[in-house]
Amino acid sequence: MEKKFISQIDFTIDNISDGFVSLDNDWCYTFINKKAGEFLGRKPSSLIGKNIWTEFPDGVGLPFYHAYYKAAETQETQYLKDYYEPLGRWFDNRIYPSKEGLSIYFTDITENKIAKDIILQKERELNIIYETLIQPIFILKVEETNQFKFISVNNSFLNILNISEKEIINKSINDIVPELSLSLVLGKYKDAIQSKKTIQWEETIPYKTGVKTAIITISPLLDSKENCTHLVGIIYDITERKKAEEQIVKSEKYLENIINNIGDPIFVKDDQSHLLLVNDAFCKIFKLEKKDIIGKTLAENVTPEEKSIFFSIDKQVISTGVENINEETLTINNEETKIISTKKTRFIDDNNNKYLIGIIRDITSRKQAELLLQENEKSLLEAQKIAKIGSYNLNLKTQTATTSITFNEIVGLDANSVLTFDLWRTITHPEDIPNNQKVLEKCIRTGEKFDLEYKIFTKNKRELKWIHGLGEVIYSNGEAINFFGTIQDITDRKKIELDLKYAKDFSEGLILTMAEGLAIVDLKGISLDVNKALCDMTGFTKEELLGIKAPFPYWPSESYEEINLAFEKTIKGEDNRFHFNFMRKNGERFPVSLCAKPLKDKDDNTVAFFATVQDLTEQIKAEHKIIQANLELSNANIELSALRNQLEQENIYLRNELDLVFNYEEMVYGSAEFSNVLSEVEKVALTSATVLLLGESGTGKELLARAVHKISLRSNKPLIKVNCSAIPRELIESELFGHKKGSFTGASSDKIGKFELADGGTLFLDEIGELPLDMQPKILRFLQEGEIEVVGGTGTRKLDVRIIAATNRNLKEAIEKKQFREDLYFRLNVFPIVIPPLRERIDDIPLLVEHFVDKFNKAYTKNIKYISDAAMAKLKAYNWPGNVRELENLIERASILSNDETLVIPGFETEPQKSKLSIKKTKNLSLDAIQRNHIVSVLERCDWKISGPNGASILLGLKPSTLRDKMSKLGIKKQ
Ligand SMILES: Nc1ncnc2c1ncn2[C@@H]1O[C@H](COP(=O)(O)OP(=O)(O)OP(=O)(O)O)[C@@H](O)[C@H]1O
Repeated sequence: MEKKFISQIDFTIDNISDGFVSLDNDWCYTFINKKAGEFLGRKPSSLIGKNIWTEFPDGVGLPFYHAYYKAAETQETQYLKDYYEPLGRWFDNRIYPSKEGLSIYFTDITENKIAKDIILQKERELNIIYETLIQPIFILKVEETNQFKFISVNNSFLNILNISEKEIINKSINDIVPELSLSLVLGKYKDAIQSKKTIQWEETIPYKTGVKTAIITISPLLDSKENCTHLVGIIYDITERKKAEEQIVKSEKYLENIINNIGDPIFVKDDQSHLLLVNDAFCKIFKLEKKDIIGKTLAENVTPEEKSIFFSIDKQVISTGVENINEETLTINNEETKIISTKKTRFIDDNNNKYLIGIIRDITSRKQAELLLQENEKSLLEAQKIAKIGSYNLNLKTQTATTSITFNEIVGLDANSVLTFDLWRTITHPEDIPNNQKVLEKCIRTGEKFDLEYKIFTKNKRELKWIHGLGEVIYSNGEAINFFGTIQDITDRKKIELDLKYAKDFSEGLILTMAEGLAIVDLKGISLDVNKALCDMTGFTKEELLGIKAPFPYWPSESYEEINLAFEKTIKGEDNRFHFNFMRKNGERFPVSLCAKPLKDKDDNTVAFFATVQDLTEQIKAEHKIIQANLELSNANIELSALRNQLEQENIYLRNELDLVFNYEEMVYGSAEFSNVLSEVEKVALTSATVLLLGESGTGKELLARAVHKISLRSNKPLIKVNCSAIPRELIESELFGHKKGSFTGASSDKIGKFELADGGTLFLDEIGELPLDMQPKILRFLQEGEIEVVGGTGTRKLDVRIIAATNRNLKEAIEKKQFREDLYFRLNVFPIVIPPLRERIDDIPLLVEHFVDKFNKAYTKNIKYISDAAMAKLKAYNWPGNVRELENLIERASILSNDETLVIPGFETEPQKSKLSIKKTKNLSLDAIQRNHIVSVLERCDWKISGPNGASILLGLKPSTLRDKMSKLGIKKQ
């Protein structure tokens, strides 16, 4: 062999995992590989050439020695598996002899050995189990030919199947298993082999004692390549268990059958409320499947409250054993809520296990019906209460009735009193008893229902109520037994009906008699109503104006915009009083004042407009006239004052006469003082301010009060005069403010006071200084608040009255003497007018004399024309404590006494009359006449020359054209 190969072999041997040594015939080492060195615990080089027995005298045990020698002697290969003490390990030795010596291989088999020993031990143990097991066990060898051969069975197998080992060991399954079962058995074996899993099946097996049902379990045994080499089979006899099971199934079925046939839902729970059993009825009412709830508590399916209720009851019954019947609700899976009555009882079995047995009754519909009934009853009662409908059921035999609460309330019965026929009669209004009786009898006779309205006096308060009664008779076997009826309190409705009628009549009357025009227009602009006044005003008939749509025929087209704007403002509540022109049927435009108001329904929605229309034609005409007259008068005044200046010397009365331009009826004056008074009067008259007239008695305060009223805007309303000093103290309040009937002894009827009479107009409180102190606050109150309190009345009344007060007393002194309230004085003293005494305005005297002479000439059919200068001078010089009244009285007396044309004034005629003053001369007091006379006299003086240097127009201070106008107006022609 080539050296190269030798070294390669050496290397290989050196590195193999087995130990290798070679010995020569002298038992000396010739080669030791690495592994052998490791096993022996020596360096290989240290052993080469050394004798094995000297080197390891103790280590090599007897079996080695024998084996080595045997190999050397016999030259045959020796095998030895032995334990090598020094290393504590097992070695498998293979000893090959040759001529040169021995080659020894040794493999460490310690691990294998241990494993094998364990297996052996296990096998022994298994064998014991195998043999001692009651269950028959068999082991089959799986042959390649798909044959299964019994290679081992245990004693039990032999015993039970009554077979000897000989009869079965090494026999094929085909020979043992009966034909019938063979294919099944083979199929199962194959399954086990393929799936490498244990397979079980049930089979009948002919035991020694007879045929038995058994479960056969087959487990595959796999080799290292996972191939199934053996099958281990165990046979379990389950005959008895089967029987027992069948018995249980049978009895359970029986029980189940019974339970399921019970209509009421039944359940059995364990002590933790888990459902163990439920019947079909249970599943049905809760719409549940048995399989979904068995073993569960139902807690997941119901509401938390319901859960806590049934849990606590379950617990209580389980622990106490006291039966429980409870009504509860169950809402399964959020579906319909069931109301159930559940009876729960406890059952304890032989093993002391506690169970809960429940029987349920579904009372949902009953409960619902009950609730419905309750609801109905409640709502019926409620409805009765709201509609004020009471009901009664009268037993015709006993003549007593059961009545509802509302009935008792309406009739005023207390809860304990029983309604009887007699009682009903005492309650019913006597007027209505006969008719009610008649209707009731007819109702009983004919079976007809009745429906009538009548009045009652309530039992408790004898309060009058209107009743609407409905009723019918209930018969049993043709006999009227009960009378059932309802009553409704319709008093409010009746009252409203009556009130409505009254209100309707009233408003119709009002509309008809209203002087102002009236139109009602809905939101669409349709005319809903007009009154006669509007028709008269516009000249259209009611038929022409009703139901038509705006613009209405009395709206002139030029006013459309303004009228629409007015309605808009009314809707917005910005304004409600407007002025524009309307048009009459004949096309004539006329000014109107329109006051519009929205008409609202009960919810405050505007549904229509209500407009009152006032024709201002006459008023405006009058205003124009006044303006015109004022204008003319002021022109005349200017002219006349010029004349007056010039002619002062000629006629001392002229100025006085000229002042008459401010004359008021029956009032004459000639003095500048009185003229001033009148201009004050004019200033204040048009306002509503309180006026206080101060002046001595007889100075003309009342006349002036009348003048104020007359030229005020209230002139078409009354002026009421109260003389405060003339009314007895105790009557003054009722005189002023009115009183209610019975408010004091003697007040036999209502009396309207002066204030109320003067509403809208003026109240003249003459002699206010004499007003009793206790009355003064009441007047003050009116002046402050504009309201009065009627004696014996309730509440106050607002009035629109202008006050003019007059007094001849010095009020300031009265205040100091505490006879007059200062606060009232301040309120009255808003616009004081002081009327000077006659002695301080002597310029009035001649005119007053003339005025009174004229008055009494008429009254006493006299023709007095003159008064002597001396008498006049005396009259002027007199101090006139009684003022104008005294003068008037004096002239009256004088007129009566005077028998010729000259006025003889007693006491004033001391000297014979030298010159006579012509009363007539100045008698014509008309402005035109005075102007006429004056202009004529100037014209005469100028020789009827109107214009130019010496013309009358210059003397008169007038333009020639104005003079001409005046002359033609006054009818002045050259004489
Ligand atoms: N300027 C006048 N022109 C015509 N008559 C007059 C004038 N002033 C007063 N009289 C007359 O004098 C009388 C007294 O006037 P009146 O009653 O108005 O005075 P008085 O101040 O109210 O008196 P008393 O304070 O006494 O009530 C009346 O008849 C009235 O007509």
